[in-house]
Amino acid sequence: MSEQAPSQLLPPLQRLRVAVDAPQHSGLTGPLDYASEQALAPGSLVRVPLGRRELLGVVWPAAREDAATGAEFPLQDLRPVTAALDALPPLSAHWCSLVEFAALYYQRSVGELAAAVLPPQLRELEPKQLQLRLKKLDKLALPVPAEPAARPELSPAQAEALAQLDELLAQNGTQSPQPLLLYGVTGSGKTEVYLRAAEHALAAGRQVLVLVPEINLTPQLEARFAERFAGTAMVSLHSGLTPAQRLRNWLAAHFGRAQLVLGTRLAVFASMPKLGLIVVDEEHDPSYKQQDGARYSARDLAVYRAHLEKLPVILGSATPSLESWHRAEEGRYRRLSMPQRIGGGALPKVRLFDMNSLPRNKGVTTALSKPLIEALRQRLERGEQSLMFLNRRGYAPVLHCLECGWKSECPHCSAFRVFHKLDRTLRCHHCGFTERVPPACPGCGNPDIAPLGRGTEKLEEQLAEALPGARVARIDADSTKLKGSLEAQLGAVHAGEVDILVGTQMVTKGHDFRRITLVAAVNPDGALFSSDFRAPERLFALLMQAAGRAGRDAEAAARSEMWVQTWHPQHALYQALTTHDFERFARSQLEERLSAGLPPFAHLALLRAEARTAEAAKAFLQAAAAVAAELDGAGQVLLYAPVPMQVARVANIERLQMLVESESRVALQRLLAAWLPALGALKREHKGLIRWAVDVDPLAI
Ligand SMILES: Nc1ncnc2c1ncn2[C@@H]1O[C@H](COP(=O)(O)OP(=O)(O)OP(=O)(O)O)[C@@H](O)[C@H]1O
Ligand SMILES: [Zn+2]
Repeated sequence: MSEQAPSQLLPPLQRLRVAVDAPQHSGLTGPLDYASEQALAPGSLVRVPLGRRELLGVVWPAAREDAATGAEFPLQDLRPVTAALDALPPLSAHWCSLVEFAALYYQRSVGELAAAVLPPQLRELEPKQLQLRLKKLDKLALPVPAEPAARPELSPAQAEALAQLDELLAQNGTQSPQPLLLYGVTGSGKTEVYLRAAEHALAAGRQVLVLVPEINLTPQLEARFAERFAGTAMVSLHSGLTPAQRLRNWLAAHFGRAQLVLGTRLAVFASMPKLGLIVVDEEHDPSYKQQDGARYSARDLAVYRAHLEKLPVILGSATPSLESWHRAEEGRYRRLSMPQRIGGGALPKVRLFDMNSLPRNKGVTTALSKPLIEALRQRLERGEQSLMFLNRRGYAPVLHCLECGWKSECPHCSAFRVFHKLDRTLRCHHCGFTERVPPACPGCGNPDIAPLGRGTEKLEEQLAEALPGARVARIDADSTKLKGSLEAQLGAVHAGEVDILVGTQMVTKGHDFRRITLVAAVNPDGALFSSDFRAPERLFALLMQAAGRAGRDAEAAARSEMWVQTWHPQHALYQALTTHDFERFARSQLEERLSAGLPPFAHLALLRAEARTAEAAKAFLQAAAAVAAELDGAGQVLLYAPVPMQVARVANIERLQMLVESESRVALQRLLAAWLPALGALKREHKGLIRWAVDVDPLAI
């Protein structure tokens, strides 16, 4: 609704609400009012002045009636919109609703979130520059219609999953369908279901959004989509693109020219006017959670978006998150099971190797047990591949002095610096601080300083020693720094140029290796005793995924094995692993969560504080707790005492956190909404505090 402008000869002014990225501490959270001579539809992109700057903003739909409205400035006092980017069609009402929901839920301002999820270049472009970009987009060649790619005949389970999906696709837009949880063991052909589902949605003239945890880790998946949809306009959206590529791809989706968008978590906010289907691959993967700024869960937002736009969403995994599993148990999600591998091959036989049975020499056990070496040798002789999984890069996690006990601590963090033998450095994996390895112990001058423990570099070296002639390769964050090197290294594995692959969790995710018949987890015990209640869930998923890389070729499945070297072979987690029994594991974890009052039976948020001293951070959190206690009159929310984070100090900053818990999501949300605005003011009283942040539904505790 527009008010009448004072009688002038100019066109009447209109009042516009514009979502703009106002800094949080200014206390401005909702959209701001501006004046415009031009009537602009909600969702239109504009440039507006804020203070001395000019920013990108989105014309926001009218406020809901219940939203608090502050005193309104008279129209003639409002600052005018500087420019409208009217070459772009407005963002949809659905898009605005999604952003508004996410902002409310994750406790950010609408303008901040909108700015954060739009392509960065859009923020900088003048309308003229934008028009040039759009012209280029016009010239973008449409893919040549290709011969339909060869498709395999579906397995009965795949056909059943697809039939259920078709039923939902047929109702597109009429009612919100139940989310589908595609629970299929590794190698059951989930990707083929995504491909067919996408085909069907595209055939109905709709756009398809496929979310993946980390595009760069699974070039194979992108290749499979590209191959199948050779005649379809497909774009990717992820943070590895250049700003220009990201804008171009985003625009292609926004104009409906890209029919298929394959992207990482940020793509959940892609503007897709004809969206008809969302796929979330490996829905349990922690990388769907954004870890800074607006800490949203793309998986959860995908479910919300599908609900909002009344379209089907498929959440796929061999090891669903316990949240999703629980919802399926409750009947809120529809579960589709694919319990068999394609071709009927068995899952690898899991062997727990008891490390206690190894002879100890001087308290140091050999890293690789003899039977494991033997199993590796067998694979070598048969020309099969093995994968050694160790989630720790570098040569050794610590360097120490046998004389005085000196250890390679990071001077800036509460962590050890990792010894990297290849370039003889000590590197902190938290702050990046790197130094040459000292020639002698900095503590006592003893020249004998020795590595303690083992990382992937050392494992690679030990394997080469134990199995001369074997072609050993290593894939981890260090070996894949150069662009294209991961693809090249994976290519070598697929081509059979590698006998033994050593790697971190990078190699366990989603790869369709055809020749691996042995996977070994060398030292996974660490996570068993973590203080984070999600550690067992993550470890189990990781080991199941790792096991899933073996025996993917039905012919070799019977002789494929997963070895776990452990000091705790009786642990319930490993026992469930030996039978590939995700359901049993999930049941026991959910029982524990229920009795401990943890998610999904309770709702959590974390308030984090960072300061030069632990005292300053703690004082802030305690003061914040006092405010919260006052706000939460009904006592529905539980506040825990502030505790240091797992790595308490990083780059000389002390980090503490305080857990906030409630059985009621609504009560927690209500408290956060009232509490956080007060924290801005509180921060000003706590001079030592560097920053604070809230994480709703935190993943790592
Ligand atoms: N119906 C089918 N007929 C023949 N081969 C198939 C069929 N469906 C899938 N495949 C093949 O089976 C292999 C495993 O499928 P896919 O990679 O989709 O499994 P997945 O369930 O996604 O596994 P993971 O969870 O381990 O990623 C692939 O090589 C794929 O090409
Ligand atoms: Zn450090």
